[in-house]
Amino acid sequence: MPAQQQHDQQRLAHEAMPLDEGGPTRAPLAGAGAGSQAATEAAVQAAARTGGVRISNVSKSFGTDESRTLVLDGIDLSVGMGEFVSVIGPSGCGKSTLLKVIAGLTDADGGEVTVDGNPVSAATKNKMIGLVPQSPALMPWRTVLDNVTLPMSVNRGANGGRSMRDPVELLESFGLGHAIDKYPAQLSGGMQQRVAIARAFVFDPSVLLMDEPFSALDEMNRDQQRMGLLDFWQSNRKAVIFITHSVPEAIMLSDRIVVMAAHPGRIAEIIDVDLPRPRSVDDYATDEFRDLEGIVRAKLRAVMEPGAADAAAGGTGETR
Ligand SMILES: Nc1ncnc2c1ncn2[C@@H]1O[C@H](COP(=O)(O)OP(=O)(O)OP(=O)(O)O)[C@@H](O)[C@H]1O
Repeated sequence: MPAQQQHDQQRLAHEAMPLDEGGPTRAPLAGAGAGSQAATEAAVQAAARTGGVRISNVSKSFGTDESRTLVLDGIDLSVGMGEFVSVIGPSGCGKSTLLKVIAGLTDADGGEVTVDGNPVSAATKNKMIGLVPQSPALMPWRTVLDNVTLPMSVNRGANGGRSMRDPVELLESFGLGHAIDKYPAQLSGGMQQRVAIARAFVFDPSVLLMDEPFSALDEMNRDQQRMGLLDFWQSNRKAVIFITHSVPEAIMLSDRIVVMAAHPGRIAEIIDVDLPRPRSVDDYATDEFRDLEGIVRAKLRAVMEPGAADAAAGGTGETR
């Protein structure tokens, strides 16, 4: 195999490498074969219950037998189909580790993760999970189009029969139609990150995992990218789990915000973002947005400085 192709395959190994070669393990539909209306209805309801991402009692520790550190402790979270959930919390609370467990890049010590009812091993094998890392990780010697089509060539025939997106159309949707023949070094940081997001959509995944994708960008660029993502997601609703350190970003994008506490990492609060959609940059200035900012910041202060909760949240320590 030519060296470049080998390198590409290694870089994308996580996309290609199922943890379990056991084949698709989609739960059988209730009543399949019975042919009755009731059985069909039961199947539809069962599918609805298992859709999206389900994280049940997940724990993870690092270290040796002599000295282990518990990093995730009993994480329970469901993210429905088409729901946008952000995860925010102090540095080191385990946000990236949680994303890696969901993506099948690291094994949990205990608990279970399913994607549309499938265990992670089957979900990764069938390309049901799209991952956008913190840095775009583009191949500098490949054009924008070749970077986006790379998962297709590396994983040819390994998508469990899922439909694939037209890469040129995808790039056009992200405002990159003019850049398909350019190389990553010829693009701004924001454009590079958009290429990485477009690449994650190639297999039309059920769930999109995003680990601080805009953190390296300046504030203006960052705002532009997050509104672009929001526009695209509005018409391509996926279950999204989005890690961020920015409270306004979490509010602008999300249906719910998960606030994590550290040592060990656990879910401290889940806050509903009941702002209407579609959203725009004008929303930053509304009273509702600012109220939510206050609530999320108070909860963050509470998990970072236990004891400050009551003062920060007006005496109750409550969020909503
Ligand atoms: N492979 C590993 N081996 C040992 N410890 C690890 C490993 N990966 C993560 N950790 C530890 O697990 C803890 C959680 O790390 P993680 O990167 O998930 O946190 P985070 O919340 O994403 O942090 P940040 O916000 O700074 O990115 C940290 O203490 C980290 O040092």
